[in-house]
Amino acid sequence: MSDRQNSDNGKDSLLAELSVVRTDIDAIDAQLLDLLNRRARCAQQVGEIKARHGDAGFIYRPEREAQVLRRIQDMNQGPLSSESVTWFFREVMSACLSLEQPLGIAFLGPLGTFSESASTKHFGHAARLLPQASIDDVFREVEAGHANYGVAPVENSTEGAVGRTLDLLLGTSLKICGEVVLRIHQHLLTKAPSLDRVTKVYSHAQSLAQCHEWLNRHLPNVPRISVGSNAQAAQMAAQEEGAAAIAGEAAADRYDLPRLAESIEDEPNNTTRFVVLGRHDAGPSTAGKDKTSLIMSIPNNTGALHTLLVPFADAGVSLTRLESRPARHTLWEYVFFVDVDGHRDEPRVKAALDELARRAAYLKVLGSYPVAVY
Ligand SMILES: O=C(O)C(=O)C[C@]1(C(=O)O)C=C[C@@H](O)C=C1
Repeated sequence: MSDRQNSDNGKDSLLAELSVVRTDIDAIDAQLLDLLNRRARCAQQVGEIKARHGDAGFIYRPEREAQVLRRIQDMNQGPLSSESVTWFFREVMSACLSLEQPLGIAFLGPLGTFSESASTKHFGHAARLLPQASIDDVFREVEAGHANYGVAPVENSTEGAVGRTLDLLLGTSLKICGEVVLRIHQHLLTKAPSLDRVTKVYSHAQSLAQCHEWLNRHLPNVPRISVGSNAQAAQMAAQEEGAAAIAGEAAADRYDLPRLAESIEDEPNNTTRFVVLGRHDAGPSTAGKDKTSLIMSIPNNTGALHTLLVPFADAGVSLTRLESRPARHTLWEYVFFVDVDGHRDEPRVKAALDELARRAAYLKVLGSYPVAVY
């Protein structure tokens, strides 16, 4: 047999084998499509029921979404990773929810920021993105009802608390109804073909700081220019020859910039936590998987903070975060931002909050919500 005949036979048997499996895939896709649309019709029914019961303002249910995702993760036997199935089902719920009510999400823009990635990670691609010029505008847009929800950065594992968000939480009527935890990977984005052709690096000051050691090692003599956001840096790098930006994946995609170096952050576990702001908080999701955020204050006497912490210890409620911040008014010197394990409807959390209300000069419960699922 000639070489050509051999290769034709090989190709035929490849196609024959592939065709058997592809027939299976086609049949499964048809079933998936049918199931997805059946699921979407259920979500529409849920929307109708909520409307009939006067609950139409609260279509988005963070606690239910967390339950769905955790259940999927528990049931998943692979080979798809937990991350992949979580992503997929989040998108399914996002598409289903958009049939009930399309959501507008305010976040710190421009497009291409980590806040955009956090918003999409939490609400999926069916949500309408509403980039804002400042964190203040994120709060304002939700308070005014121009956006359904807002996403604001609250702390970074290397940089610490985002002070502006904490200050705004103090004055807002909004509730925290969810959280998003995002691993921050910084990339060097540029059209330059190699590092020795990079003449300047743009980025937000925080990102330059997060990649300080990498820059010292790889681009020691290249000027670092701080700009308003990573996305703006990417926008500029896309237009200037030799310019590079340090920014994330969303900016790379948005401004079509190649990644010359990936994950250049000095701290390998660099993570930012965002809060989801709405006009309602969330119901309880799964026992042991909810959190409550609050702000408390007391005049600054000896043992004052201890007085505020005792109710949690007595009720067996553990604190997962305690952040102090200067009070903006003169009455108290400091306010404390506290996250505790548990939903405020749980008896032990309720007992701690009742006792705290008796002891604190100021107490504001910002909301109870499911711990981020990822
Ligand atoms: O169960 C609900 O309340 C729904 O609206 C359905 C659904 C879903 O697709 O599973 C959609 C949106 C909500 O945020 C939660 C869940």
